[in-house]
Amino acid sequence: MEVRTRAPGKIILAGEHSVVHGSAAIAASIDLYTHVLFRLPPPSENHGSVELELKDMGLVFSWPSKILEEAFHSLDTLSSTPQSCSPTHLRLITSLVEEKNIPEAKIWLSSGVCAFLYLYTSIHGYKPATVAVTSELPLGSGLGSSASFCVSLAAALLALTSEVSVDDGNSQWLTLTESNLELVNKWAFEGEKIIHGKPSGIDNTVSTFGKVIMFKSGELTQMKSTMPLRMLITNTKVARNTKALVTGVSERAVRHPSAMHAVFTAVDFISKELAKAIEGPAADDISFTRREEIIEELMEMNQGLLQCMGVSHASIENVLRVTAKYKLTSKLTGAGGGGCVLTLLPTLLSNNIMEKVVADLESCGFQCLKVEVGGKGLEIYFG
Ligand SMILES: Nc1ncnc2c1ncn2[C@@H]1O[C@H](COP(=O)(O)OP(=O)(O)O)[C@@H](O)[C@H]1O
Ligand SMILES: C[C@@](O)(CCOP(=O)(O)O)CC(=O)O
Ligand SMILES: [Mg+2]
Repeated sequence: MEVRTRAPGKIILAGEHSVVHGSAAIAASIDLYTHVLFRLPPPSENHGSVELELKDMGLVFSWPSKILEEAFHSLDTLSSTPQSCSPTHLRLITSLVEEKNIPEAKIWLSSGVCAFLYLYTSIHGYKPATVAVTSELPLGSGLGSSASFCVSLAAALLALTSEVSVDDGNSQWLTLTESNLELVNKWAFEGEKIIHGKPSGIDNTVSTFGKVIMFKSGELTQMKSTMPLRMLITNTKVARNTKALVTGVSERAVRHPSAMHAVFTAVDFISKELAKAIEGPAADDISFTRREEIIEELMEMNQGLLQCMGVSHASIENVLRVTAKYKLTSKLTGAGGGGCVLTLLPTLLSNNIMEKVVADLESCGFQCLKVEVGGKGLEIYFG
């Protein structure tokens, strides 16, 4: 028996970091996915272990079911409702992951492997199975790979453990019903907590539900974009870690509470104004152009405030300088500190200019990604 799931990555148009402190933020799914294949072995092939294959990394981890059962025997790990990982559970998981001696160059994967063991033992218990993961997203670059990993994993585990219902559809890839999506989203948030420490929940929510969303204090509002949102994503390829960056901003907020409160409040207004520009009445090219100018100004203001939070980086500033030569506006997306930068591509931008910008950015060693914005969320396929 097997099931496949895929969950998209995301871009944050405005409000990263501030959203952790209660401000509004705007995010959209992108058409780059994490894929999970969850397979229960037939009795003849039962290897008696829980296996995690990280295909892109060339890594396989395996824990005999008996070892997991012994390690967790004092805890009631299985739970039908999403709950936070207790410190004892996390300690046990961490030592099971440490025993695997992940190579130093890939040690940043440990938090993802811990999140896997948490979701697995909480949703599916210790029964043997194989979980294979592949991702089209650059990992640790601000495009929400951690959230799409947790969403696709939670959905696959729930699909073969309990009954999930799907919306009718003609394609092989199906959408879960609203209540099942909510359940997956809550479990994915618990996985994100293990990877990020203190996530706002925006990444797992947009990965689960897709489209363009506004997110504030845990509440999702689906947005109706009435204009094309064309974005170029530039990956600076500078590695960074969301958990460390989120902690850094929180520490700055403790040192300068009033100043940082004002910064977070300003971002809240920026996100709300951006929402108005995106949802404004559909009209002709002239008014698209005007709305794009508003979005560009808001992106510029948001980037300035992200710099103020201490999460920009020389490589990000470099992308900003290159795109400014072509009168294009950019801002970092996700946690910053390197990672990815967004550039708005106005509707009237010629292909010729667009090709020049991409060539210029790539000559600096950056990688450009062209993506569709605001598409599907989590989907499932019963093979
Ligand atoms: N496909 C994957 N396989 C294993 N771990 C993953 C995968 N995708 C994400 N992760 C985990 O998420 C971490 C990256 O998350 P994060 O720092 O939040 O950056 P982002 O979410 O922007 O990609 C990785 O270090 C890893 O622990
Ligand atoms: C910085 C933050 O706003 C977004 C982090 O996104 P990413 O993990 O860098 O893709 C944190 C959060 O909202 O949980
Ligand atoms: Mg993340």
